[in-house]
Amino acid sequence: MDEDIWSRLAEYYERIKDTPLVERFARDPERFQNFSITLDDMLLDFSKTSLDETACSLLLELACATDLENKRDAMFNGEPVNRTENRAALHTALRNRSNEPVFVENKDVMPEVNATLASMAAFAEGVRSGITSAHDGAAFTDVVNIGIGGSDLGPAMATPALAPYHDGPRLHFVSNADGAEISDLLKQLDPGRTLFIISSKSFTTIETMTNAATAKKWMTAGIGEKATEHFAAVSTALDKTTEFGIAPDMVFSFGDWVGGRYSVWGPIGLSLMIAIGQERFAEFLQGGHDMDQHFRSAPLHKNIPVMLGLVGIWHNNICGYESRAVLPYDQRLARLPAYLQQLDMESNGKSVTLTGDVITRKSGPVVWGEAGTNGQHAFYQLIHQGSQIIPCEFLVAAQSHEENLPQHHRLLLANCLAQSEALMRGRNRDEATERLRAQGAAQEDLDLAIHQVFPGNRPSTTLIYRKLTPRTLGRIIALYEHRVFVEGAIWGVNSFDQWGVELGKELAATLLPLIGKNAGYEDKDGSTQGLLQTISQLRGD
Ligand SMILES: O=P(O)(O)OC[C@H]1O[C@](O)(CO)[C@@H](O)[C@@H]1O
Repeated sequence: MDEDIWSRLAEYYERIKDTPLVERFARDPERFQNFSITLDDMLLDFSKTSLDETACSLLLELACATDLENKRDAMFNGEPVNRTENRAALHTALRNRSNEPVFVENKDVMPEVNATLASMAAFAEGVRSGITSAHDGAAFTDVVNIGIGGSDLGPAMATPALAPYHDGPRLHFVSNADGAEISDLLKQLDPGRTLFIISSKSFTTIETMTNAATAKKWMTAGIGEKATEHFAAVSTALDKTTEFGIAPDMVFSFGDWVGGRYSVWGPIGLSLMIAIGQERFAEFLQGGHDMDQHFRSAPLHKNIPVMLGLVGIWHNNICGYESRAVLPYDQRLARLPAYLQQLDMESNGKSVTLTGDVITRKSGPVVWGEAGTNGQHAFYQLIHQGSQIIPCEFLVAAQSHEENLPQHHRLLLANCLAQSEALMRGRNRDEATERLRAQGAAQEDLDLAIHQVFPGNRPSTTLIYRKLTPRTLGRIIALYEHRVFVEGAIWGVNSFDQWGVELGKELAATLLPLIGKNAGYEDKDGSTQGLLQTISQLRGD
């Protein structure tokens, strides 16, 4: 049955694809109202895409045929939707502000969630007030989160996003195996005033463990035997945190039903909570919960994550656009594209369905982006005039936090709206020629007009929110989580595993002992052998 809907979508697209977006607006004065959805002070506008009523109906039919609503309910109800790892995916329980019971294998997880949140809050507020202090009783001035992927990107993205609320100690993030990152940071820090949070669900991730060992050595050199008093951990592997020397009351745990890239809502968000305080963190959770309730209860055609997911399916599978750009006109969301790359590409970058069948169509697209307006002066050339079409996803706040700089925010808003307008309407050759003439160009220079043509008819969505508060950020992140879920459910993939990261990790382990050696790698391919030899020569090993 789904195949039939996919075919009807493809056929329908062939019929409508040449209708310019501007013409759609001319035909339907209510197009903006008809193709936008509001949730309180947030609005998703998808009217600047080629979706029309028929396309939306077909996509909604597809969502129903692929059992989207039952899959959604199964996730919220704690069923083992992550079937390849036989686990639930219950990040929504971490932000379940209704406190209604959520069962995993017949056990309500909410008491555990609330207890963990309370112990995080006690610790975070202790660090903020100085009650939880350094070895000599002084307050910590700097907190370093060491983690990678989902144990880094959430708080590393959210902390600058919520900078106006940051009134706790300074926060730093170390993730890369490259010693340059930790080395450059440690030079700025005083071990006597620094707290490390080692964030690793598994507590085996090589990058994190290597950075943690370096931090411990540095701390021991700085303050001696009390070094481990300056370490906390966030992990599910309590035996390993103990082995590292971290006291059990400095360890914050969570269930294996929270996936790494969905974990900012719980203890992985501890560094964020230290930065903004427990009350603001609770508002952030409330924002996530707001979006959960909307996702669970709004009719599909008025459901922001559902419609954003269907826009994604339309662009990827029907229009054939292979990437999408996330363009926050919000400097504090500069790390959002990186965050969404993991969320989206680790979740839906799959080629096999949950039932083990090879997917016959494209799954997760390439996700990339940059904060506006910087992107305008870098890659927007290609977005406007390049030979491939890249759906753009703009995000912008109506109000800024910089009330003393209103001219900046007006400029930012004007630029954001100008880009989606330019992408849609473009400029034809006649218009370009007229423009040159109006600028006083000589007749022989009018040929330049061809370079100033913009094809237009390029799709974009815009997410507008009142202001980037903790609650709004929570809504934005949960929106994207559910969008990824919607797309994954339609493709039939497991959006909660990540087997694709394993092979590289395994091979790195086999290569590690070969670095700096001149032999012993005869079983490797020619390129890898050649590279190992060159490394040896260049290092002088
Ligand atoms: O928290 P851990 O176990 O250190 O894992 C970190 C990251 O590594 C991955 O497993 C693979 O990149 C991610 O899914 C995860 O967020």
